Amino acid sequence: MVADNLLSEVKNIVLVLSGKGGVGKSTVAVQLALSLVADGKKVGILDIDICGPSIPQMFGIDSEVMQSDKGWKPVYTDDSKTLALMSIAFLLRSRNDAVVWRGPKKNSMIKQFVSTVDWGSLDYLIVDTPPGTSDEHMSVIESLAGFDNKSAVLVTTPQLISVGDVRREATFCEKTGIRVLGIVENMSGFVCPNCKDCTDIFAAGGGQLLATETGLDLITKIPIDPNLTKSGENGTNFVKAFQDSPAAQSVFRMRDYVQNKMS
Ligand SMILES: Nc1ncnc2c1ncn2[C@@H]1O[C@H](COP(=O)(O)OP(=O)(O)OP(=O)(O)O)[C@@H](O)[C@H]1O
Ligand code: SF4
Repeated sequence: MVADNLLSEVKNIVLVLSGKGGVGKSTVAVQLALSLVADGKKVGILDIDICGPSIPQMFGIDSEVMQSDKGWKPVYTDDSKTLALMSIAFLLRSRNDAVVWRGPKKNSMIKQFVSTVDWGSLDYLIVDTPPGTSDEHMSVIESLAGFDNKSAVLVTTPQLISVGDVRREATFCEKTGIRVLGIVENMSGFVCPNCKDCTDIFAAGGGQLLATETGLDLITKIPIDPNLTKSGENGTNFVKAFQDSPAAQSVFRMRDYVQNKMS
Protein backbone atom coordinates (compact mmCIF):
# COMPACT_ATOMS: atom_id res chain seq x y z
CA MET A 1 0.00 0.00 0.00
CA VAL A 2 1.28 3.51 -0.71
CA ALA A 3 0.58 6.87 0.89
CA ASP A 4 -0.20 8.62 -2.34
CA ASN A 5 -0.25 7.72 -6.02
CA LEU A 6 2.78 9.94 -6.76
CA LEU A 7 4.75 7.53 -4.53
CA SER A 8 3.27 4.48 -6.20
CA GLU A 9 6.44 3.87 -8.22
CA VAL A 10 8.79 4.42 -5.25
CA LYS A 11 10.00 1.06 -3.96
CA ASN A 12 11.76 1.95 -0.68
CA ILE A 13 11.99 4.95 1.65
CA VAL A 14 14.94 5.47 4.02
CA LEU A 15 14.71 8.21 6.66
CA VAL A 16 18.07 9.54 7.88
CA LEU A 17 17.70 10.67 11.49
CA SER A 18 19.89 12.01 14.28
CA GLY A 19 19.20 13.35 17.73
CA LYS A 20 21.71 16.15 17.41
CA GLY A 21 22.65 18.74 14.78
CA GLY A 22 25.88 18.75 12.83
CA VAL A 23 26.65 15.03 13.15
CA GLY A 24 26.62 14.57 9.37
CA LYS A 25 23.05 13.54 8.64
CA SER A 26 22.89 15.34 5.30
CA THR A 27 26.34 14.02 4.39
CA VAL A 28 25.22 10.45 5.15
CA ALA A 29 21.98 10.98 3.18
CA VAL A 30 23.87 12.31 0.15
CA GLN A 31 26.58 9.63 0.22
CA LEU A 32 24.01 6.87 0.63
CA ALA A 33 22.15 8.25 -2.39
CA LEU A 34 25.30 8.59 -4.53
CA SER A 35 26.50 5.10 -3.60
CA LEU A 36 23.12 3.63 -4.57
CA VAL A 37 23.32 5.50 -7.89
CA ALA A 38 26.82 4.02 -8.38
CA ASP A 39 25.16 0.62 -7.98
CA GLY A 40 22.73 1.38 -10.82
CA LYS A 41 19.75 2.48 -8.72
CA LYS A 42 17.35 5.38 -9.35
CA VAL A 43 17.28 7.54 -6.24
CA GLY A 44 15.54 10.64 -4.87
CA ILE A 45 16.48 12.84 -1.92
CA LEU A 46 13.73 14.72 -0.07
CA ASP A 47 15.17 17.45 2.16
CA ILE A 48 12.62 18.18 4.88
CA ASP A 49 14.96 20.37 6.93
CA ILE A 50 12.73 23.39 6.44
CA CYS A 51 14.84 25.77 8.56
CA GLY A 52 18.28 24.63 7.37
CA PRO A 53 18.06 22.93 3.97
CA SER A 54 21.56 21.89 2.83
CA ILE A 55 20.99 19.32 0.08
CA PRO A 56 21.02 21.76 -2.91
CA GLN A 57 24.28 23.28 -1.71
CA MET A 58 25.86 19.84 -1.32
CA PHE A 59 25.21 19.26 -5.03
CA GLY A 60 26.06 22.83 -6.06
CA ILE A 61 22.58 23.16 -7.58
CA ASP A 62 20.55 26.35 -7.57
CA SER A 63 17.27 25.76 -9.29
CA GLU A 64 13.62 26.68 -9.22
CA VAL A 65 10.89 24.11 -8.91
CA MET A 66 8.85 23.53 -12.07
CA GLN A 67 5.40 22.01 -12.36
CA SER A 68 4.58 18.80 -14.19
CA ASP A 69 1.00 17.91 -15.09
CA LYS A 70 0.88 15.83 -11.88
CA GLY A 71 2.74 18.02 -9.34
CA TRP A 72 6.17 19.49 -8.66
CA LYS A 73 9.00 18.18 -10.79
CA PRO A 74 12.06 17.18 -8.76
CA VAL A 75 15.39 18.71 -9.77
CA TYR A 76 17.76 16.22 -11.41
CA THR A 77 21.50 16.32 -10.72
CA ASP A 78 22.37 15.43 -14.30
CA ASP A 79 20.91 14.45 -17.67
CA SER A 80 20.82 10.75 -16.81
CA LYS A 81 18.02 11.58 -14.31
CA THR A 82 19.18 8.87 -11.90
CA LEU A 83 19.28 11.24 -8.91
CA ALA A 84 16.34 13.54 -8.17
CA LEU A 85 16.22 16.21 -5.46
CA MET A 86 13.49 18.17 -3.72
CA SER A 87 14.19 20.78 -1.06
CA ILE A 88 12.53 23.82 0.44
CA ALA A 89 15.59 25.73 -0.78
CA PHE A 90 14.32 25.35 -4.36
CA LEU A 91 11.15 27.18 -3.37
CA LEU A 92 12.93 30.14 -1.78
CA ARG A 93 13.79 33.18 -3.86
CA SER A 94 17.29 33.34 -2.43
CA ARG A 95 19.42 30.76 -0.59
CA ASN A 96 19.78 33.32 2.18
CA ASP A 97 16.03 33.71 2.76
CA ALA A 98 15.21 32.68 6.31
CA VAL A 99 12.27 30.41 6.97
CA VAL A 100 10.48 31.55 10.10
CA TRP A 101 7.39 29.40 9.99
CA ARG A 102 5.42 28.04 12.88
CA GLY A 103 4.63 24.35 13.25
CA PRO A 104 1.36 24.23 11.23
CA LYS A 105 2.91 25.93 8.17
CA LYS A 106 5.92 23.59 8.28
CA ASN A 107 3.58 20.63 8.63
CA SER A 108 1.53 21.58 5.60
CA MET A 109 4.72 22.11 3.53
CA ILE A 110 5.99 18.64 4.41
CA LYS A 111 2.64 17.07 3.63
CA GLN A 112 2.73 18.88 0.30
CA PHE A 113 6.28 17.61 -0.36
CA VAL A 114 5.21 14.07 0.26
CA SER A 115 2.00 14.26 -1.75
CA THR A 116 2.89 16.68 -4.57
CA VAL A 117 6.35 15.74 -5.83
CA ASP A 118 6.20 13.78 -9.07
CA TRP A 119 9.16 11.43 -8.35
CA GLY A 120 8.31 8.93 -11.06
CA SER A 121 9.89 5.54 -10.59
CA LEU A 122 12.57 5.32 -7.87
CA ASP A 123 14.36 2.42 -6.22
CA TYR A 124 15.05 4.51 -3.12
CA LEU A 125 13.76 7.79 -1.72
CA ILE A 126 16.15 9.07 0.97
CA VAL A 127 14.61 11.56 3.41
CA ASP A 128 17.03 14.01 5.06
CA THR A 129 15.48 15.27 8.29
CA PRO A 130 16.24 18.06 10.77
CA PRO A 131 17.92 17.05 14.05
CA GLY A 132 15.79 15.78 16.93
CA THR A 133 12.16 14.76 16.93
CA SER A 134 10.27 17.82 15.81
CA ASP A 135 7.05 18.77 14.00
CA GLU A 136 8.78 17.90 10.72
CA HIS A 137 9.37 14.31 11.83
CA MET A 138 5.81 13.83 12.98
CA SER A 139 4.49 15.32 9.72
CA VAL A 140 6.59 13.15 7.45
CA ILE A 141 5.79 10.00 9.41
CA GLU A 142 2.07 10.81 9.34
CA SER A 143 2.24 11.56 5.62
CA LEU A 144 3.97 8.24 4.92
CA ALA A 145 1.71 6.22 7.20
CA GLY A 146 0.36 4.17 4.30
CA PHE A 147 3.78 3.46 2.76
CA ASP A 148 4.94 0.07 4.03
CA ASN A 149 8.52 -0.27 2.84
CA LYS A 150 10.11 2.48 4.93
CA SER A 151 12.92 2.32 7.48
CA ALA A 152 15.32 4.62 9.28
CA VAL A 153 19.07 4.92 9.71
CA LEU A 154 20.31 6.67 12.86
CA VAL A 155 23.44 8.79 12.60
CA THR A 156 25.66 9.50 15.58
CA THR A 157 29.21 10.61 16.30
CA PRO A 158 31.53 8.75 18.68
CA GLN A 159 30.97 11.10 21.64
CA LEU A 160 28.67 9.89 24.40
CA ILE A 161 26.76 13.19 24.45
CA SER A 162 25.60 12.48 20.91
CA VAL A 163 24.73 8.90 21.80
CA GLY A 164 22.19 10.08 24.39
CA ASP A 165 20.41 12.10 21.72
CA VAL A 166 20.28 9.20 19.31
CA ARG A 167 18.95 6.91 22.01
CA ARG A 168 15.95 9.26 22.26
CA GLU A 169 15.61 9.10 18.45
CA ALA A 170 15.52 5.29 18.60
CA THR A 171 12.72 5.51 21.19
CA PHE A 172 10.84 7.92 18.92
CA CYS A 173 11.07 5.41 16.05
CA GLU A 174 9.84 2.63 18.28
CA LYS A 175 6.83 4.72 19.39
CA THR A 176 5.95 5.78 15.85
CA GLY A 177 6.41 2.30 14.41
CA ILE A 178 9.40 3.06 12.15
CA ARG A 179 11.76 0.13 11.67
CA VAL A 180 15.35 1.14 12.42
CA LEU A 181 17.90 -0.56 10.17
CA GLY A 182 20.82 0.35 12.39
CA ILE A 183 23.32 2.99 13.48
CA VAL A 184 25.92 4.83 11.42
CA GLU A 185 28.82 6.27 13.41
CA ASN A 186 30.10 9.29 11.50
CA MET A 187 33.31 11.30 12.03
CA SER A 188 34.70 8.10 13.46
CA GLY A 189 38.38 8.96 13.71
CA PHE A 190 40.63 10.54 11.13
CA VAL A 191 42.57 8.35 8.73
CA CYS A 192 45.85 10.08 7.94
CA PRO A 193 46.38 10.18 4.18
CA ASN A 194 50.13 9.74 4.73
CA CYS A 195 50.51 6.85 7.17
CA LYS A 196 46.88 5.56 7.00
CA ASP A 197 46.82 5.50 10.80
CA CYS A 198 43.40 6.21 12.34
CA THR A 199 43.34 8.74 15.19
CA ASP A 200 40.23 9.02 17.35
CA ILE A 201 40.02 12.80 17.41
CA PHE A 202 36.82 13.14 19.48
CA ALA A 203 36.33 9.87 21.35
CA ALA A 204 35.69 6.28 20.43
CA GLY A 205 32.98 3.70 20.76
CA GLY A 206 29.77 5.77 20.98
CA GLY A 207 28.08 3.98 18.09
CA GLN A 208 29.03 0.55 19.42
CA LEU A 209 27.77 1.45 22.89
CA LEU A 210 24.45 2.60 21.47
CA ALA A 211 24.21 -0.53 19.34
CA THR A 212 24.86 -2.76 22.34
CA GLU A 213 22.36 -0.88 24.49
CA THR A 214 19.58 -0.79 21.91
CA GLY A 215 20.20 -4.16 20.29
CA LEU A 216 20.56 -2.40 16.91
CA ASP A 217 23.34 -3.13 14.43
CA LEU A 218 26.29 -0.78 14.02
CA ILE A 219 26.07 -0.51 10.24
CA THR A 220 29.35 1.25 9.57
CA LYS A 221 31.86 3.77 10.90
CA ILE A 222 32.64 6.63 8.50
CA PRO A 223 35.95 8.37 9.29
CA ILE A 224 36.59 12.08 8.88
CA ASP A 225 37.87 12.77 5.40
CA PRO A 226 38.75 16.32 4.30
CA ASN A 227 37.72 15.41 0.74
CA LEU A 228 34.26 14.54 2.05
CA THR A 229 34.00 17.98 3.67
CA LYS A 230 35.08 19.62 0.41
CA SER A 231 32.61 17.58 -1.63
CA GLY A 232 29.83 19.02 0.57
CA GLU A 233 30.95 22.47 -0.48
CA ASN A 234 31.73 22.04 -4.16
CA GLY A 235 29.30 19.31 -5.19
CA THR A 236 31.94 16.69 -6.13
CA ASN A 237 30.68 13.10 -6.26
CA PHE A 238 32.84 11.85 -3.35
CA VAL A 239 32.19 8.12 -3.67
CA LYS A 240 33.06 8.27 -7.37
CA ALA A 241 36.12 10.53 -7.12
CA PHE A 242 37.57 8.89 -3.98
CA GLN A 243 36.13 5.39 -4.23
CA ASP A 244 39.17 3.68 -2.68
CA SER A 245 39.29 5.93 0.40
CA PRO A 246 38.38 4.41 3.80
CA ALA A 247 35.42 6.84 4.04
CA ALA A 248 34.00 5.79 0.64
CA GLN A 249 34.54 2.09 1.46
CA SER A 250 32.61 2.65 4.67
CA VAL A 251 29.79 4.35 2.71
CA PHE A 252 29.66 1.33 0.35
CA ARG A 253 29.29 -0.98 3.38
CA MET A 254 26.34 1.16 4.53
CA ARG A 255 24.78 0.97 1.04
CA ASP A 256 25.13 -2.81 0.88
CA TYR A 257 23.74 -3.21 4.37
CA VAL A 258 20.70 -1.00 3.60
CA GLN A 259 20.03 -2.84 0.33
CA ASN A 260 20.25 -6.25 2.00
CA LYS A 261 17.94 -5.26 4.84
CA MET A 262 15.35 -3.63 2.56
CA SER A 263 15.20 -6.33 -0.06
N1 LIG B 1 32.87 11.99 7.70
C1 LIG B 1 33.06 13.26 7.46
N2 LIG B 1 34.28 13.72 7.06
C2 LIG B 1 34.50 15.03 6.85
N3 LIG B 1 33.55 15.98 6.94
C3 LIG B 1 32.32 15.59 7.32
C4 LIG B 1 32.00 14.22 7.58
N4 LIG B 1 30.67 14.16 7.92
C5 LIG B 1 30.21 15.42 7.87
N5 LIG B 1 31.18 16.28 7.52
C6 LIG B 1 31.07 17.75 7.42
O1 LIG B 1 30.52 18.22 8.65
C7 LIG B 1 29.62 19.31 8.42
C8 LIG B 1 28.24 18.96 8.98
O2 LIG B 1 27.72 17.87 8.21
P1 LIG B 1 26.19 17.83 7.77
O3 LIG B 1 25.73 19.13 7.23
O4 LIG B 1 26.04 16.62 6.94
O5 LIG B 1 25.53 17.60 9.21
P2 LIG B 1 23.98 17.57 9.61
O6 LIG B 1 23.88 16.63 10.76
O7 LIG B 1 23.13 17.28 8.44
O8 LIG B 1 23.77 19.07 10.05
P3 LIG B 1 22.38 19.81 10.41
O9 LIG B 1 22.16 19.55 11.85
O10 LIG B 1 22.69 21.24 10.10
O11 LIG B 1 21.30 19.24 9.54
C9 LIG B 1 29.62 19.54 6.91
O12 LIG B 1 30.55 20.55 6.64
C10 LIG B 1 30.11 18.21 6.34
O13 LIG B 1 30.78 18.36 5.10
S1 SF4 C 1 49.25 10.33 11.50
FE1 SF4 C 1 51.35 9.93 10.94
S2 SF4 C 1 51.63 10.72 8.85
FE2 SF4 C 1 49.69 11.45 9.64
S3 SF4 C 1 50.16 13.48 10.32
FE3 SF4 C 1 50.32 12.12 12.11
S4 SF4 C 1 52.47 11.46 12.12
FE4 SF4 C 1 52.08 12.40 10.13
